[in-house]
Formats: sequence, structure tokens, C-alpha cells
Amino acid sequence: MQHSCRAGDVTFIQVWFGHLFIHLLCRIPSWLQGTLLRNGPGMHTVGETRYNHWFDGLALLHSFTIRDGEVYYRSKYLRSDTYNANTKANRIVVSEFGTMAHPDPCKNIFSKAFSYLSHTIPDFTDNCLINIMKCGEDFYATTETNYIRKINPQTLETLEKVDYRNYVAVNLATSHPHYDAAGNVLNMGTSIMDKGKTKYVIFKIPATVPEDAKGKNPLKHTEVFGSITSRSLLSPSYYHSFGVTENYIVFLEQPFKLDILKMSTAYIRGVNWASCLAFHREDQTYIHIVDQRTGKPLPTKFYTDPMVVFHHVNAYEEDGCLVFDVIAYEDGSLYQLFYLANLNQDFEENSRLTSIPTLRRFAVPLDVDKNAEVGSNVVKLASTTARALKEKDDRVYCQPELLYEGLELPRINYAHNGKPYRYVFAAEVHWSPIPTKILKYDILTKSSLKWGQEHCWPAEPLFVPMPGAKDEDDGIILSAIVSTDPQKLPFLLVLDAKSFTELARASIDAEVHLDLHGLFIPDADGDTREQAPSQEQPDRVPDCHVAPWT
Ligand SMILES: CC1=C(/C=C/C(C)=C/C=C/C(C)=C/C=O)C(C)(C)CCC1
Ligand SMILES: [Fe+2]
Repeated sequence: MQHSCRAGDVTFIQVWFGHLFIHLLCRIPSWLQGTLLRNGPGMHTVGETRYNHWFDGLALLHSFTIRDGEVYYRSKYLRSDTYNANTKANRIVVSEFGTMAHPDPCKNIFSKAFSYLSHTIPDFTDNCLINIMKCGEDFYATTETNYIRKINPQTLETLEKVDYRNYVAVNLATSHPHYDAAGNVLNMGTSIMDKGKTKYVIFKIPATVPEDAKGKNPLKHTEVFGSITSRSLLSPSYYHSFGVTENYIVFLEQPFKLDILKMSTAYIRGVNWASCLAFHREDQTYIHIVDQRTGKPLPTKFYTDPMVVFHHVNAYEEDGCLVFDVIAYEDGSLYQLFYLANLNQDFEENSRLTSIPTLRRFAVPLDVDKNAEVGSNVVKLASTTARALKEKDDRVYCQPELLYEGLELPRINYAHNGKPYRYVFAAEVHWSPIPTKILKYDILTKSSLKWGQEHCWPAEPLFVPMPGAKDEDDGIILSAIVSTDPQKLPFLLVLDAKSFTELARASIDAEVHLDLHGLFIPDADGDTREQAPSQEQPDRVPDCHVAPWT
């Protein structure tokens, strides 16, 4: 079933004049035409069984189509093989990040044994719940396994299941690919023990390809253009994203590692994948810089203190240095917080255990002066206090500049990706993983603007540039707001990105879940105009509670 409902476009904004609130009737800018497509976990219960972790939830796609000042909302569960198998069995039968599914109790002992064996080398889930990727003309729901699912961005229908391994030797791949100016996809994945080597592979999927008998499939033209050997064969680092500049790739080999041996016995031991991930606080974080032109990592061994990064914000080159910004944690306890048991009881108490996410700026020299003295700072940028201290044996210790505390789900004006930039849009979070406000952080002036309202949980704020934009912040911010007050409907919020004032809100008379990531498809791009709002019934959403971001 499909969910399609029309939301009102008209809104009130409140302007503060002395002690008077004046309500102004306001509208969505006429240039804003297209579809905001988003993804996130939606269903945590199947029959009598329940997932353990928020990241396990079955993917729920949703879209907001903005046309001539009106907003149409629809949502649909991704019909992954996982979704179908679970629905058929009326219980969870496929393992996810925090839930290991157990063998079917109805099967006899022999099939059980076979089932155990076949799971020794696990076939991962295709429950692609994290993000949406544009690949040529196609759109895919993504997660971090070797599977992606093609979707129809207009109807939200689920199409082909694609196994990355048919095109590139990776067992895991990020859900946060980058795009270059031509629309080519750049992504990274981990190849576990291919030819006895565990490595991180950087690959490119071209935006345009010649048509063959089976049509256009950019994935068939996937090219590996670089790789980094893992520092350990059996424990590659876990990573959720990476950074790019015009000429380089930034990869953090952090001490948050997957234990391959534990993974290969996880099913037999009945433990989840999450238990095969561990933070090694005695270890360091290696910073790998790969030259996109040669595919080779820089020879200098850049490193920093142990930390855990999920989201890279941006990176760029400046005066012979590479500057990169990340949201960093002191450890990996964030993933612990997202167990549903932790989210439901003593939530405030539990969340205090986690380190606060901070925006940190690193700077590394692209060419280290051989004659520089040991102990000297080899980064001399006026724009940052980040330092890189030369050590013996081609080692450089990097010390970041702390820019902001308490933010996650960062987005930028993507026209500035890989280039110097000034603004970070993010969700503000403090001692809790639940965002309370939307934030615009100005790196140049170190000042911020915020939007927040009581009972409102904002999703990742997405920046859409206005046509003919001159300034980096000429555009709007879109964010789906979930309400914790049952009397208040969820809504799509439209903010002016420059002033951070509310331009419009479209209330949705349907349940909206807090989601993870997504993208905006301008009308000219995906011709979403074909998408006539329909009267179809919505997917029934069985567990109605909202859940926090990641
Ligand atoms: C199923 C599965 C995985 C799934 C990981 C997921 C689903 C991570 C989600 C992360 C998010 C949403 C982070 C936000 O910052 C692994 C560990 C890659 C490998 C083993 C199989
Ligand atoms: Fe993410």
C-alpha cells in the first residue's frame, strides 16, 4: 500500500516587533519545485518479535513533493528481501546491526545445521535504511552492507536488489557517497581478505554511460581508483563516511574496529553484529590522504588521538594544506545508546554517558618539509589553530581546532563540497542523541543561528540553493519536524538559510518518523512532475513512536 496525502502549504510566521507578535501569512518560495526524498528506520516490530536497536528498523522511505507552493507527502516501506522474508514468516528472520535472527524453530536438526554453516560467512541484509544515492539516472536506498536497492523516486516503489560485489570487490560500503561536479559517484568500501589482504577500496560510478542491450547501467562501469591496506588483516576500521577535496580523498582509519573472527562466529554464538565492533582507546586514529590523480596515499603517516567519527562535514585544499572538518566523539558509545531498551527507559540518564559530538577541524600539510625540525608545527594557516607536529620517521601528529560542541547530522551547500566553505547546517544535540534545534554555524565568525520550538524534534536539515544563488547561504533549509506533543501534527519546515527565519511549514496529517538522511531532487532533474498525488491508502505503520536520529 502506498501513502499519499496532501499537506497544506499555507503557514504563519511570527515576527517579533517589540512586544507584539504579528502573524504573517507566508508561502513556500515559488522557485522551490521538486522532491525531498528521505530514508530511515520505520518498523521495529514484526509479529511477536522486536528488533533490539534503532538502526535495525525496516526502511521507511518518504517524500515531500513541493509543487507551486503546495506539499504532497507520501511514505512507503522499502520492500527489501529482508522486509518480504520477515513479513512472510511474521517474525524477524534476517539479522540486522543489533539483532541476530535465530534459525527457524520449525525446521529439523539437519536444516538447522545447514543453516548454521551457511551463516558462517554471512549474507548481509538488504534493509537499506540509511540514505538515498543518485547514480546516473537512478536512485538507490543505501545501507552499509554490500547491498543497495533501486527505488522509484516518484512512487517510492522498490526495484532491483543490487549487490556491489558484482561490480567491485567490497563486502561493506558507505551509505554516504560523494558526487563530483559531473555527478559521478565516489564511494568507499571494505574488502575483507580479498587475496589475503583487507583493504579500503575507493571507487567511482560514472554518471553517464553508453547504452547496451540491457540499457544504461552505470554500475557496470564502476572503476576502482585507489585503495588503502588495512593496518590489521582481521580488524578493519568501521567508518560511516569519508571526505573529498578537488584532488584528494580523506579517510580516517579510526580505532573503532570490526572483529572479523568474531563476525564469522557471531551467528553460531547467537550474538549480533554490533558486538563485533569495539573501540580501542589505547590506539590512534590514522589519517589517510589519497591522491585522486594517482590513486596513491601520501607517504607521511598522519595520525591523531583515538576518536570516533561518523560524519565528515567537508574538506578542502588551502595553501599547500588539506583542511577537513568532522563530527567527532571520544568513543563509540553512541551506538550503545541506540538500543531500544536504552531509548525507552531512563533515556536522559543513559544519554549522559555518551561523549558530546564536536565539530573538529584538522589541517595536514600535503608536502612535509624534510628539513622541518622534529616538534615543529608544519601547518601555518592563518584560518585555523589546527596544528600538525612533525615527529621522527615521517610521522606527523595532528591536533584539531575545536569549532563547536553539540551538533550532528551536518549538511553543507553541496556546491562547496571539497572547496573552501563557511556554513555548516546541522541538528543541535547535547547530552542526548535527540536533536532539539536546527543550527547554522558560521565557521568564519564562529557564530550561530538556531531554530527550535517546544515539542519539536528536527530531522537532518537539508540545504537547497536558490536559482542564481551568489552567496553560499542563498537558499532554503528543509527539515521534517516530528512532534512529541500528540496534539501537534508533524510538519515540513522551510527556513530561509540566510536569516534562519521560518518561511513556511506544511503540516502532515499522517504519522512521520524521525529519519536519517536523504536528498532533494529539483524538478528539472528527476521530472517529478509525473508524480500526481494519489488517493491510495498509506502503509500501516505498526509501531508509532518516534525515535531519535543517528
Ligand atoms: C547490518 C550490518 C552492519 C550495519 C550497520 C548499520 C546499519 C549502521 C548504521 C549506522 C548509522 C545509521 C550511523 C549513523 O551515524 C555492519 C556493522 C556495517 C556490518 C555487519 C552487518
Ligand atoms: Fe549518516
